[in-house]
This record gives sequence, structure tokens and C-alpha cells, in this order.
Amino acid sequence: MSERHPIIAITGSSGAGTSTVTRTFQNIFRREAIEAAVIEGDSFHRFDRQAMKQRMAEEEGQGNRHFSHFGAEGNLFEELETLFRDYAATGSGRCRKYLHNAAEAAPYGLEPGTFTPWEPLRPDTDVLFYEGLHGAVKTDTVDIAQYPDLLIGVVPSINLEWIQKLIRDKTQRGYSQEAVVDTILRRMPDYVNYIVPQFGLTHVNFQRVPVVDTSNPFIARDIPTADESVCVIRFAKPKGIDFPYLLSMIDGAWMSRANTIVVPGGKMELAMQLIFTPFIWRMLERRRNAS
Ligand SMILES: Nc1ncnc2c1ncn2[C@@H]1O[C@H](COP(=O)(O)OP(=O)(O)OP(=O)(O)O)[C@@H](O)[C@H]1O
Ligand SMILES: O=C(CO)[C@H](O)[C@H](O)COP(=O)(O)O
Repeated sequence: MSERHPIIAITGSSGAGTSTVTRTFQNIFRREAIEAAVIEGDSFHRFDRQAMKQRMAEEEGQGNRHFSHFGAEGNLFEELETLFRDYAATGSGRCRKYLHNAAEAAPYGLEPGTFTPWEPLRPDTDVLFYEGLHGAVKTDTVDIAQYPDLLIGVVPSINLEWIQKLIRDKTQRGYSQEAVVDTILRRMPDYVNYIVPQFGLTHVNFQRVPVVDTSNPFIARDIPTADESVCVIRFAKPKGIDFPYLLSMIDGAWMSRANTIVVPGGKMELAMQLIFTPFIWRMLERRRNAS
């Protein structure tokens, strides 16, 4: 936690929708004239695509079919923890980008599946914004979750998450159905051990739940639309959350538990704006007072 150099982290599995939620935050930052250093979690993978393939083959040769991008060995958890610690203390740190496809790689003149070089963050940002797989990881050796001032979990119900991943990876990243299913299976132990525990440490979770049949996510042709889903929003510490205000502003919202509000799928972005804009105002006020 840092008054001078706050951190916001959006954490979720692959295909959960963290990049989509990031766009909502970028709109809030633009409206409120906030300079954010945006970090993509994939930058902290340990290996580029080629080296990862090779390492997975070596592991498989030794009988391990579960070496994955979700776990500790596939990622630089220590470096991510260092970035959060340095930013919270001094507002500085270093980052890079993982280039998923040709469109992302072209501006850098690099190959898809590689990293840009590490570079220092630009100086004088108001907030560090992390979006990725591991913003709330806590293991025996690292505690990344201790640093963010706001930790948000993006967690669709698992069938929806898989539909989103399958359709995105096939249409935008050029993978076959079999390759995506293989990745989902490979990652399952790390999903349970590294991804899921984070949602017990987050401050707020957004869980989109479809209200159409997704029983076989592997044959779904479309992602359920906003009208075909609801979003369950759960606050770890509901004290100070103005639920009556949210209920009055969000048409169709209702409380399912004392710390949980349910909104229609199409209102998820509005709910994020109403919940997080005042939070960001307070965060910036504390930053001004601490300078
Ligand atoms: N609220 C939503 N409604 C409909 N579709 C969504 C929603 N959120 C995400 N999606 C879709 O799901 C797919 C995955 O979303 P996104 O790219 O944001 O995931 P991600 O968590 O950033 O994944 P990765 O970490 O693998 O990059 C995209 O096709 C996106 O359009
Ligand atoms: O999990 C992911 C994102 O969260 C990706 O699968 C990961 O970044 C590796 O990408 P690719 O398989 O395209 O090399």
C-alpha cells in the first residue's frame, strides 16, 4: 500500500476478460486526467514462445505434462514483486511487453512470441496499473498481493471463461481448437494452485455468469452476450460501500448477500465506473496530501 505511489491490479485467468476491464479503467483514467503506467502480466512470463515450447517438451520428456504459463516456474514472480515494491516506494520500476501476434509485434520490428527489451517506467505517473494472471499471488517465497491498494478479480464462471479463451485464441491468436484445449488441460493444476487462490485475496471480484446454456463450452460458437449474462460483484470488506447508491443508479441491480450485488451483464462497465471512480478520486487526494 502506498499513498504516494498507488497500485491497482486486475487479476484473472487467460480469457477471463482482464484486458477488456483494462479498457474500462483507461476510460476512467482519461476522463480524470490520470497518468497511469500500464503493465501487462504476460511481460513477466519467464520464457518467450520458442523457449517455452522447448521447456514444455523437456518437461514432458520427464513425465510432466503440466508445465504452464500459470505457475511459478513459467513466470518471474520475484521480478513482479520487485516492480510492485519499487513502484510503491519510489514510483519507478521496469517493464517490457510480450508480443502475442504479428499486429502487436510489427511496430517493434520483432517476431510474435518474443519480448521487447526491459525499459524503465516513464517517470511521474500517478498510478501503476497491472493487468494479468498474477496480481494477487502469494506463495511461500513471494507476496505480490500485499502491494496493490486496489486488487480486482475478474472471474467469469469457468465455462464462460473457456468459451472466451477458445474463441479469442482461435480468432485473434491463430490457434486451433485442439491447441487451446490442450493448453487448458495442461494448465489445470497451476490454475487450481496459483490462479484460483488469488480470488480469496482480492478486494473486489467481478464474476460474469451466463444465463444461457454453456454446458459444453467446447462447442460454443459465440460468447454469451451482455443480455445473456449477469455479473456478481463481491466486496471482501463491504464497509464504506454505498450499496443504496449503486442500487439506485444501476437499473435491475439487486443484493444477493450483504457484501454482494448482482447487476445485469450490460451494466458491468457502468458498475465499475460507479464503484471505482470515487475510489480513484480518494486515492489521488491522498497522493496529493502525501506529496
Ligand atoms: N464482459 C464481456 N462480455 C463479452 N465478451 C467479453 C467480456 N469480457 C471479455 N470478453 C471477451 O473474452 C475474450 C477474452 O477477453 P480478454 O482478451 O479481455 O481476456 P484476458 O483476460 O485479457 O486474456 P489474456 O490474459 O489471455 O490476454 C475476448 O474475446 C473478449 O472480447
Ligand atoms: O496465458 C496467456 C495470457 O494470459 C497466454 O497464453 C500466454 O501469454 C502465452 O501466449 P502464447 O501462447 O500466445 O505464446
